[in-house]
Amino acid sequence: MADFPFDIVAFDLDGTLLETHRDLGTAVNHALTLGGFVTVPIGTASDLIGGGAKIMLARAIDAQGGIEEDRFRQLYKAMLAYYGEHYADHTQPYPGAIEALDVLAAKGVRLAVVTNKFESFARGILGALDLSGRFDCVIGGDTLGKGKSKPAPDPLWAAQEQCGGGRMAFVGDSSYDTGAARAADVPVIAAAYGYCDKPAHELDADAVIDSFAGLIPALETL
Ligand SMILES: O=C(O)COP(=O)(O)O
Ligand SMILES: [Mg+2]
Repeated sequence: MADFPFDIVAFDLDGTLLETHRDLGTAVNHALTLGGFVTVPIGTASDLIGGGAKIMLARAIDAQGGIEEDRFRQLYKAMLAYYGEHYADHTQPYPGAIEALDVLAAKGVRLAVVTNKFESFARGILGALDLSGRFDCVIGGDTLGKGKSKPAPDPLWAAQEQCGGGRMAFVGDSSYDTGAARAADVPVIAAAYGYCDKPAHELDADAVIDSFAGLIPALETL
């Protein structure tokens, strides 16, 4: 792979590889309705995504005054159960994602997913979309235990190790991703088309892409 600067490329899932906000937003709204809260417009659900499912629901409920912990736990469980049944209803890869994965695979680059979703959901969605075989490893928000999800560096290091080591780059859409990459000392590309919690150029990434068409050139110039 003398002509390509990376042995491994790791991808965030929600807002980077996959457009997931419709299914996530519907699951949040399912829980909000059960709890007697007002639902969020699906188009704005992307503002809640990044820190994992629990933070996503907590943000939606806190915006409406909050709730006591026991009731939150019930609604959170209901949301997860609903999402587990509907996580691939509308979820799809971003335009150009598959083509970019094909190009990387043809170069012999190993591919990883590093997400704050539960690993079981991530694997289920990748399976439903027929993408599982493309990735050498999948690290979820719960894979390594408490305090070891993004923005901690551990999931990126775990992916690097599980992919057999070598030079790795990460592609993500939020400050959880760039924070993890900085902490892990891994070069990072920000996906401006995703669910960015800040404007992409403020995410402290080494490069910003507007679509998957920009990915390979960005990796080549990192
Ligand atoms: O589900 C979330 O909130 C975050 O998931 P991601 O790490 O794949 O963006
Ligand atoms: Mg994301």
